[in-house]
Amino acid sequence: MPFLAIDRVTKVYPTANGPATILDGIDLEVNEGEFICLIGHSGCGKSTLLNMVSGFNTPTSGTVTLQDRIISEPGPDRMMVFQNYCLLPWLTAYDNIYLAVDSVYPNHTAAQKKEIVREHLNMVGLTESASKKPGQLSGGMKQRVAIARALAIKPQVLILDEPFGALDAITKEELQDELLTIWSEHQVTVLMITHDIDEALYLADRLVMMTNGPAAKIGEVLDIPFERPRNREKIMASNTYIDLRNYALDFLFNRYAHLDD
Ligand SMILES: Nc1ncnc2c1ncn2[C@@H]1O[C@H](COP(=O)(O)OP(=O)(O)OP(=O)(O)O)[C@@H](O)[C@H]1O
Repeated sequence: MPFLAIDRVTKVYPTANGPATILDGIDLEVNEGEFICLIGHSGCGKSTLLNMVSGFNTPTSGTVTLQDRIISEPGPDRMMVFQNYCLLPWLTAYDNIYLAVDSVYPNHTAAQKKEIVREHLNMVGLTESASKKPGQLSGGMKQRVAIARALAIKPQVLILDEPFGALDAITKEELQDELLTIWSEHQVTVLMITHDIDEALYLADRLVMMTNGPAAKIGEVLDIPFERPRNREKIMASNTYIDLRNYALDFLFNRYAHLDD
């Protein structure tokens, strides 16, 4: 059995003009510990698909199964991180993480919960900023808190919806490297939406490329063969990288060009 299976998933939303099919027959099997990136034009249904893995949304038909259990609601085994951080602005970095740990592990002792929070703040290099509130943190630091908060719950699947989309290029590269380190140490399965082909090629084991909506499907899945740990300069200088990049660009901007682009 696959670790995570998206099986013939279709999503139809009711609209003023009648039912709108957003996703049409999505099949994907993900192995435990895999790093999957999802790419596709705006509005094709990437968030809708990952929201069905998180359980915030449900398929109109088909199933999403995690280790034999059909997903029908959110749970701490699947944590999401969003582009806009979603931190509580009146709480410190420490308390944002503590609140999440406390709600998922109410029976842990206070000492255990504090230790989990400290460990995860340390993991993202924010021990010194534990007492700062989101308004006192940079975008990169806020996203580090959001990632630490998600991982402090010890999820099996980490779902990232364009997590680095709002960050500058240098911070983005730093966080990509941190994410790869965290991913390999935590051995968590990652599903990540991105609009950045270079980011996807650097991070992913496989790149899932979606066709345009309405009724979007998975067009192709690219295997990314670069050895790990990954070396950005070496990868970007390789012919394989150039070929994969061109292939993905051709998919997005020729074969499935968006009318608005
Ligand atoms: N609750 C809803 N009711 C009706 N239509 C919806 C609803 N939620 C999303 N949609 C539509 O479904 C389509 C897919 O939306 P979704 O947010 O999944 O796309 P996306 O690929 O993640 O887009 P982006 O890259 O811009 O974030 C869009 O046309 C959107 O308008």
